[in-house]
Amino acid sequence: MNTQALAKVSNLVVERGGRRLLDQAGLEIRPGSVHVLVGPNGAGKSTLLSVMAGDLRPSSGEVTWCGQTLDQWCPHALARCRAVLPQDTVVTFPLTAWEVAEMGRLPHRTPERDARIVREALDRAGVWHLSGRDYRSLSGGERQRVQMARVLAQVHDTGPDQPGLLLLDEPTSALDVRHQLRLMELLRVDAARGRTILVVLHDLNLAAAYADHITVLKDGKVVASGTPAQVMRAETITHAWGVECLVERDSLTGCPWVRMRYGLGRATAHREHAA
Ligand SMILES: Nc1ncnc2c1ncn2[C@@H]1O[C@H](COP(=O)(O)OP(=O)(O)OP(=O)(O)O)[C@@H](O)[C@H]1O
Repeated sequence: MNTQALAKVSNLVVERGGRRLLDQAGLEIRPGSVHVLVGPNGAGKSTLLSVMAGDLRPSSGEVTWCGQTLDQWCPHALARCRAVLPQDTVVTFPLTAWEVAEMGRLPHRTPERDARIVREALDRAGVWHLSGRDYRSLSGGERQRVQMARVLAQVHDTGPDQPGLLLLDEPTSALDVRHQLRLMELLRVDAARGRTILVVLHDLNLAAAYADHITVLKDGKVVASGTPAQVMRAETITHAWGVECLVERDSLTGCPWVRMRYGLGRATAHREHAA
């Protein structure tokens, strides 16, 4: 595997409304790897993704992709190799699922290939059967998978020889457990095809099972970064999230397995008494 970072974030500071949202944050993502960003609500994960996407200018620090800062990239060239899945995407026009996924091909304009690529992307995201449906009529999970199809269509032409970057902000938040697993498997396949993937997750066990590398953000700062075994430690989790947990090893996969210490709260204690 190529060990040289293709996406690099150095000393990022973002200040808004007198608050420091990112404080000297940095990370490096190797090509062909799934890098998971975790952290409590408000830690700055989406802010970091927005800066990496080129949608938000940092107060200081820089983001490089393939050795060039985002400012040095031609926006059109960047759009052909970097796709972003935001947390929320509002579509107010009466577009079909197909038309939403097809938007991923806008930077390419290769009409002779686009239909095949959009179809493949919808199929991989498990929403081909919804192609003709009005996007606004879809369920939350179905919409999220159509957005994923848009991202896949956008980076379709990337691979080992043509670097591609996926920036995904909580792509599993609306998915049922089967579709969460399908999506994470899909990301592993894309990583094996040479794509560079940064994905924000809240599910620590999903992160531990599928990540090559995990970065923990808290109050805008990176507080831990490394392999799942290095990062998924009880003291790190307690420090970052303020919850008690045990970290075991999954006997099937060998991955860290985080068990939350449920039942320590007052309401649960009360329920046990009542029983
Ligand atoms: N324009 C802004 N002005 C002031 N504060 C902001 C602005 N945008 C975001 N924030 C704050 O910055 C912090 C980081 O927000 P961000 O959306 O990056 O967090 P997050 O880690 O993605 O959280 P979540 O897990 O809830 O999605 C939050 O406290 C948020 O309220």
